[in-house]
Amino acid sequence: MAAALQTLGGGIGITLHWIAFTPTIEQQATEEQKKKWLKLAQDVAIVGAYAQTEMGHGTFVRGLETTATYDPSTQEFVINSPTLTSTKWWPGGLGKTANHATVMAQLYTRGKCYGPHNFMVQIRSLENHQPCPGVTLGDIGPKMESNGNDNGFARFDHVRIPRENMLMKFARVEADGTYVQPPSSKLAYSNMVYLRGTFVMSAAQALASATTIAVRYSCVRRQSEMKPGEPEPQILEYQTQQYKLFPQLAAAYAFWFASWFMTQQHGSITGSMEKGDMSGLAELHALSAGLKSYTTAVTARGIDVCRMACGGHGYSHASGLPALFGGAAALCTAEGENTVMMLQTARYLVKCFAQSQAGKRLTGTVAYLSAVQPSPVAGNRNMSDLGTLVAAFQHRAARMVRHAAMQMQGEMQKGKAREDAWNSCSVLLIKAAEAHVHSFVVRNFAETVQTVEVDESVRAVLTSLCQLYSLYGITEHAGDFLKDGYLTGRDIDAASSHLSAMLARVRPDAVALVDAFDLHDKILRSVLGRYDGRVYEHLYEWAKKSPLNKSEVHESYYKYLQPFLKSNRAKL
Ligand SMILES: CCCCC/C=C\C/C=C\C/C=C\CCC(=O)SCCNC(=O)CCNC(=O)[C@H](O)C(C)(C)COP(=O)(O)OP(=O)(O)OC[C@H]1O[C@@H](n2cnc3c(N)ncnc32)[C@H](O)[C@@H]1OP(=O)(O)O
Ligand SMILES: Cc1cc2nc3c(=O)[nH]c(=O)nc-3n(C[C@H](O)[C@H](O)[C@H](O)COP(=O)(O)OP(=O)(O)OC[C@H]3O[C@@H](n4cnc5c(N)ncnc54)[C@H](O)[C@@H]3O)c2cc1C
Repeated sequence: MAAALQTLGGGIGITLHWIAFTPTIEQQATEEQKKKWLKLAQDVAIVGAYAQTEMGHGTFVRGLETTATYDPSTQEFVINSPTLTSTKWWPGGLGKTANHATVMAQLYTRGKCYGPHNFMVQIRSLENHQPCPGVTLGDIGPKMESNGNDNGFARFDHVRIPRENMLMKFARVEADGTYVQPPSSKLAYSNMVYLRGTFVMSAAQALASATTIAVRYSCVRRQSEMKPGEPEPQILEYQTQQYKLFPQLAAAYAFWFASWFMTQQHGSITGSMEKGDMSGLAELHALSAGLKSYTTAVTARGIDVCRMACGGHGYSHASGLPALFGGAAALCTAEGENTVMMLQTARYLVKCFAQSQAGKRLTGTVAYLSAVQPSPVAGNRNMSDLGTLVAAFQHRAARMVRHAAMQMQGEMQKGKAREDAWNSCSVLLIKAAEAHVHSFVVRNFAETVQTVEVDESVRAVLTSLCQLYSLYGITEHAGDFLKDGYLTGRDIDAASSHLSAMLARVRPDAVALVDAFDLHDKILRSVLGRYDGRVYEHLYEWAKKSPLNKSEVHESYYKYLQPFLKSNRAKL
């Protein structure tokens, strides 16, 4: 059923029912409330949207304007959109599909505001799908991509819901209006942490799709002359084509492994939180925010590199690459705009750095911050050794975190308020946080290829891919590694030579590495990436189905071109 709805396309948006609405019930509803709504959602007996973002606020959740005011006389919450900018805007499925929504609203009881909380609101009749009384709904109009999804708007005009419709696993309001605090005010945000974690796998899958399309096509496409008189080579034989595609292919594997770690971390930390141990929440938030931001940004750029590497046919929707790019671009904004998310990671790093300065031993993904030597140890390094490469990335990140934090401390010592010092150092902070996430991805990639249960021939290929990913990162960000002398110019030259060698080493396994993603043609939806490689025949068939080809002479000729030509000829 869900798959059918999924493929319905135009105007039916059920993605967010699965990835946001249903998980919010799972994570924020009491056991009693789950009995009422969870099975209905899992069986698609109701269809839901996750309605948090408003026309005026998406990033700043504490600034949301929708209100939920408790009325003890009727034991109801009154949901209201007090301003135009409080209109819920963007939620997937909200426009035409969903008949329920979890609505994030400022909770008021006994005249006091307790901040954003989630409320279950029925928005359409289960009989005729008309909007419920007091609810105004609609689609927000065409977007860059994903126009099959009805991202919508909703306004609430004093809509009354039972007290029991507040999702009360963490915080609750008693019948008399008493507010009961949650263990942490940020638990209302827990579903965003979960969803950001899933974006890491979405990014990996998107980059895997794009590299599958581009690598396969680069084996079909022959172009130019590498040597006079010789047959046109596969374009994948050009080193520049390998330099475009193989780092993206390596990143797809790196992000795939990072998503494994993210999923494992989310499970274990939320498991501890169920037992009341909140100690892992801060690290989980920082890691999910940073990984979401980093992997989606690299993926969007990487998909466009793959698109360009396919020449003109890459620009056609037949390739599947423009749609992939549009989807990946959405991942950079949705579920926490990337800059804002990376700043959240930076906030955590600055805090950890201060703790390390005060003598605390750091653990988890920031442990390296206290272990890395501040003074660079220059020298001839073995730039093909994974341990050396991991250490270089950790040194770079530690140096940049330290530099950004000390810069901020310096600003504050000059008398700047903390917030002003933060803002004036935020570019340094972003770069430091990106370096931190990059070092995590490299370390996790190296640890995975060394421990994953595969036969040694596969491990050898994955190790080459990890070396390629790391060497590419070092050569692309050489300045960061050279700045304090930790790496020398000779090290960077060695890294470049090893990178060239890795491109040649990965070439024979490139098709096998993309086939290993096992992405069916129906998922790839790409003429260029077809498993059977019959690109040209299917490109022609695809073009013939273009709506413009329904008639030999298009109606626009008679309407516009013919009179225009006639009048121009008459003037000759
Ligand atoms: C290629 C194929 C793809 C196909 C897909 C195509 C299309 C679909 C794409 C996308 C759609 C799918 C899903 C999208 C769904 C959505 O977008 S839902 C809406 C998402 N919205 C957000 O993510 C909002 C982002 N903003 C926030 O999370 C917060 O406002 C903030 C930025 C984090 C700031 O919060 P604030 O309360 O002001 O906190 P502050 O910065 O002041 O920090 C205070 C402390 O709180 C800690 N903290 C913040 N958030 C969390 C959290 N989630 N968990 C735990 N802790 C948190 C923070 O670290 C601070 O701690 P300190 O100890 O004080 O430092
Ligand atoms: C395809 C798609 C699907 C979506 N689906 C949903 C959904 O189902 N449910 C839902 O509730 N929402 C959804 N959204 C909305 C999405 O969550 C928000 O758009 C996102 O959180 C970004 O918030 P914003 O639009 O307010 O951006 P803004 O924050 O206005 O971003 C604009 C600029 O301001 C900058 N900025 C903002 N705050 C800061 C800061 N503190 N420091 C530095 N710079 C800052 C940003 O970096 C950015 O450059 C969806 C969005 C898209 C594109």
